[in-house]
Amino acid sequence: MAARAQSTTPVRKVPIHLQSAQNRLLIKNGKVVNGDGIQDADVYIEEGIIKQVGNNLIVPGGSRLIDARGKYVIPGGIDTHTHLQLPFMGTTTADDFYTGTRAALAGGTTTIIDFVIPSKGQSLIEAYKQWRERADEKVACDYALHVAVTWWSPEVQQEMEELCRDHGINSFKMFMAYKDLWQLDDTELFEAFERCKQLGAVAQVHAENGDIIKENCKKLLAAGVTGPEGHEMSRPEEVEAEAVNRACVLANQVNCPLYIVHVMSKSAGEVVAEKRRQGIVVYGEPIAASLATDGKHYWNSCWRHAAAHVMGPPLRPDSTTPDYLMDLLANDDLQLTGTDHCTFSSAQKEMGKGDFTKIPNGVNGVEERMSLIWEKGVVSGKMDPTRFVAVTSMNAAKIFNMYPKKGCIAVGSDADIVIWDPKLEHTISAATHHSAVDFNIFEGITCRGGPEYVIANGRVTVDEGQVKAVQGYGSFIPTSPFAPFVYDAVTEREKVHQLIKVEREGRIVAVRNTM
Ligand SMILES: C[C@@H](CNC(N)=O)C(=O)O
Ligand SMILES: [Zn+2]
Ligand SMILES: [Zn+2]
Ligand SMILES: [Zn+2]
Repeated sequence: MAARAQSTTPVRKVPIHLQSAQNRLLIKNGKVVNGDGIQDADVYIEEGIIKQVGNNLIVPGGSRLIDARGKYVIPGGIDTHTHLQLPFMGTTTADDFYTGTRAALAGGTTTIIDFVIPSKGQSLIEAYKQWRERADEKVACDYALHVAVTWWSPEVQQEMEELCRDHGINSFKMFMAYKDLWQLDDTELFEAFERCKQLGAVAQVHAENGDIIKENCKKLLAAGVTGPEGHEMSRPEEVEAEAVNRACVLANQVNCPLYIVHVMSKSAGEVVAEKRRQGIVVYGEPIAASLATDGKHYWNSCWRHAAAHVMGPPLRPDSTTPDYLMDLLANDDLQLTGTDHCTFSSAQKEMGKGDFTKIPNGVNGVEERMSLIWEKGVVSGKMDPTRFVAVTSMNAAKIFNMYPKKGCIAVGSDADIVIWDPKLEHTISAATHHSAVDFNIFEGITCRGGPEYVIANGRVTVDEGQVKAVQGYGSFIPTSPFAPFVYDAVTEREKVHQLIKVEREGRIVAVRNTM
C-alpha cells in the first residue's frame, strides 16, 4: 500500500471577529451525499473539522444551527483546473487568487488546484515559489498546485523530485501544444512520463497536436481568416483526439498514470473511454465549458462575443458535444471535472483583433461548474446526486491524494461542506457573477440547483446565498505522491510489464561473408 496523504493541517488565518462565532456548527435534517452513498444524517463541526455524522447527536451548547431540511449536504467542490493571476500571451488573467477563489466559493467549490507554469528555461522550483507568493496571502479557499513541465533537462528531472519530496506536488502537466512556448516533443514526453512514474506523480497533458496547429494558423492567416472562427478551424477535434491517443500510447509504454485535462470533444472523450476499456490508467477531465456550451459562438457576428469563447482546445461547433460528454461523465468513461478558469476581459481579448492567434486563450467557469453539472447532469436524469459528488469532488480528492481529508463528509475530514438546494433557481450573468471578468460564456443559462450555504474549513463563507469570502483565509494543501487510488492500479499492471529477455541454447556461430 503506498503512502497515504500526509498533508499536515495548516494553521488557519481566521480574523478575530470570526473565530468564536464560527467554530461550532450543527447541520440538521439534511441528506448527506458522498460519492458512494446517501444518508439522512446530521453533521457536527468544530474547529474546522467534522467531528460527528449521525442522528440524535449530543453537541455542546452555543453551536450555530443550520436547518438543511429538503436540502443535500455535500462535500465542497474541488476544481482541478484553474489559472488565476496567470501571465499569458502578453497579459495577466483578469481573476487573481482572491477574486477567483471568491467566485469558487460562491458556486460551492471549496478547493481549487491551480498551475505553476514556468517559462521555458526557468527553474520549476523558482516558479513554484513565485506562485506560492502570489497565492498564499490572497486565496479565500484552500488550494493545491500542479506544476507544468514546459522544457526538459536533467535539472528539470531533479527539480521534479524535489517538488514531490519537499513541496507537496504530486502532478505535472506537459503541453503537446503551444509550440515554441511550452510544447514538448514525443521523446521528452516519454521521459517526463517515466519520471512521473518513478516519483509516484500523475502525468497530465494538454493534448493537442501543436505542430499541426502552427501550420494551420499560417494557412488561415494567409487566406485572410483572422477572426475567432480561425481559432477553431486551426485545431479541429481530430487534432485533439490524435494527441489524446498519442499521449495514451506513450503513457502506456511506460505504465505511467495519465490525466487528460480539458477534454473538449466527443472524439477525445471516446479515445479516453476506449483506452480505459483496454485497461490503461487514464483519467479524463471535461470542463464546465465543454459540458455546457459549444463552439458555434466562434461564428457569432459580434467579434467580442466570439473572442470571449476562445480557449485551447477550442469549444466544438458540434452542438451535441456537451450532452455527449455529460453521458460519458455520468457512466465513468470520464471521471471528474474542472473549469480551466482563465479569464481575460474584452479589452484583453482585443489584443487579437485582426489576428486570432493573439487572442488570449481562456474562459470562465469556476463559479458556474457545480450548478451547470447539476442542471445538465442531475436534473436531466443522466446522473444521481452520488455521481454528482464523485465528479465534482470525491474523484479529484482520490486522484490527487487529498482523500478523505477532502472530497467526503466523514468524521475527521475537513469541514468543507455545501448545503445544496435542488430548488434554488439562478440565471447566470456577468452582471451578477463574482469573477472580475466582464463576460460570462454561460450568460443567460438558468440552472435549477445551487448552494445555499458554503462552509470552508468550518467557516460559513456563503450564508443563505450571501458571499462572505475572506482574503487570505485559504491555505496551501500539500499533496503526497503515490496516491493509492492511482498507484495501486499501476502497481498491479507493473507485474505484467516486465522486460524479460529470451535465454537461448548454444553459442551463436559466426557466418563468414561468402560474397
Ligand atoms: C493556458 C491554459 C489556459 N488556456 C486555455 N486552456 O485556453 C491551458 O492551456 O490550459
Ligand atoms: Zn491546457
Ligand atoms: Zn455580442
Ligand atoms: Zn488550463
